[in-house]
Amino acid sequence: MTHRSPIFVALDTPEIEHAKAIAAKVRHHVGGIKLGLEFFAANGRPGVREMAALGLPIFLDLKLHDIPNTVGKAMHSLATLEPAIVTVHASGGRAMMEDAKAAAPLGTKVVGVTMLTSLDESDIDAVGFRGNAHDQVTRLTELAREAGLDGVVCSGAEVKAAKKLWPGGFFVVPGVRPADGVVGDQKRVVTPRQALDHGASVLVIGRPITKAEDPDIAARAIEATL
Ligand SMILES: O=C(O)c1cc(=O)[nH]c(=O)n1[C@@H]1O[C@H](COP(=O)(O)O)[C@@H](O)[C@H]1O
Repeated sequence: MTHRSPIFVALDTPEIEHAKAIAAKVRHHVGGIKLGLEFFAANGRPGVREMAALGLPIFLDLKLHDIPNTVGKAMHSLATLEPAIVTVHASGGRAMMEDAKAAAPLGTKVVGVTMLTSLDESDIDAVGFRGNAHDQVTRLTELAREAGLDGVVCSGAEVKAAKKLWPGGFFVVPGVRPADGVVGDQKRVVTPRQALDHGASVLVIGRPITKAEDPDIAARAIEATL
């Protein structure tokens, strides 16, 4: 099979058996699985290894954000898991991103989270960032590129501008909802099709698949729109 789906399903649960059950249901309609803080806090490295044994690429979304030494050492400890993708917060700064990339295995893409898709303009203002979401994403995309990362995480509303700045970059887009989907805590939302059209390399999709009555049918339906 040459075609690999751009969808990484976000298995946001502390229950490893639940994560495995969903992964087993959707495995033919997704390109990989994303494990985040919720899963990692409960199941740690052994849990990641168990999920990797299912045979799909692993996106380890730990959004590292600390001083360069700490992030570099944390990445060094994660390296033996050989994830396909790992996240750090781009706002941790250039030196932090450089140390993260230096400590990652060669085959791992290190991507910088720019501006969480759960933030809108008023949240951005409240935390004291300069400019709007678009300004923030483009500035942090430049910084991630200069630091030698592989790409960034941003919403589908900014991915076109980010890709223009960095044509060779790898773009992860969460906050993706089918046209009739429940938005929940996400704020900067686009459809899977729009995200791909605007340049996403990977779509992160969680609840529209994992909370569906039948996750396999939901994943198939989304794939059919791509
Ligand atoms: O890094 C991420 O994956 C991420 C960045 C971001 O800005 N927004 C965002 O929602 N995510 C993750 O993407 C997933 C979205 O899940 P759903 O909203 O359920 O589709 C969650 O696992 C989030 O942790």
